[in-house]
Amino acid sequence: MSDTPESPFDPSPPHRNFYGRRHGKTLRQSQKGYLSEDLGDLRPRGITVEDNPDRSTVDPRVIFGNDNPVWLEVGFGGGEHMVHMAATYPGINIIGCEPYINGVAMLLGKIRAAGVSNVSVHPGDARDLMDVLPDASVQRAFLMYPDPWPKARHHRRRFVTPEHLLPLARVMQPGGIFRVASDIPDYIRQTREEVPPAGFETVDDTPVAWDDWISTRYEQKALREGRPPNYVTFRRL
Ligand SMILES: C[S@@+](CC[C@H](N)C(=O)[O-])C[C@H]1O[C@@H](n2cnc3c(N)ncnc32)[C@H](O)[C@@H]1O
Repeated sequence: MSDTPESPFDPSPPHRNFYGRRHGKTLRQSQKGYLSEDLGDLRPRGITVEDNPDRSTVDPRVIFGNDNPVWLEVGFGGGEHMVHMAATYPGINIIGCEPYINGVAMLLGKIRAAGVSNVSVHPGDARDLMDVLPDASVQRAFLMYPDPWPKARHHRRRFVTPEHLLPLARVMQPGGIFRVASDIPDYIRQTREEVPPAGFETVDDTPVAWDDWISTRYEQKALREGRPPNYVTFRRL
């Protein structure tokens, strides 16, 4: 398969603004194989507008074939954290969203290596997934090193804005946990300001990582470059 935008595995064409990258450097042959052989089975149906123009609700029990708790990772990057969580907690289901197809290919390689089966992969925008998930269907959500959008005029593109947080609050169960990690102080500032009014209370806000944490590629880069992270935990009210 090709990794050009015409590829059948390309994330859905944007029907809303997405400012990040969808493609990076040419995929390795092995990664093309993961996309062509594995993504079809791991990709949930009915998430994209093309797949589900009426935007009917998609039941996670149908996606996973069981009613285990559902966790959501937004922007899984290379997939380290998502696969680590799936392997650490085999009794949960985790859906990851990532529009960057090179990251999706990396995740699929890790899924193969770890042999985890409690995963589902939406190769696109988390907003498209949240649109169709039922109310109160997600027990935990993870936002790890989100795109920082450092310029003030771009802060509204950040995930920690009502455009993203209100749909997230709708799909989260009362008492559900939302974790955010970032090395960007101004991103943490905006997180502290914007998440609680969307329907969450702060549980923890610390430079000490969670007990079950695995460092991601972006965290490794931040640490190498001398930017210590913050780990913020919220609970859905
Ligand atoms: C800075 S990277 C961090 C990746 C990974 N979480 C890590 O810690 O290594 C942020 C990722 O979020 C993804 N992203 C940005 N907006 C998104 C959205 N609306 N839905 C899903 N993923 C998104 C980007 O494509 C990018 O891969």
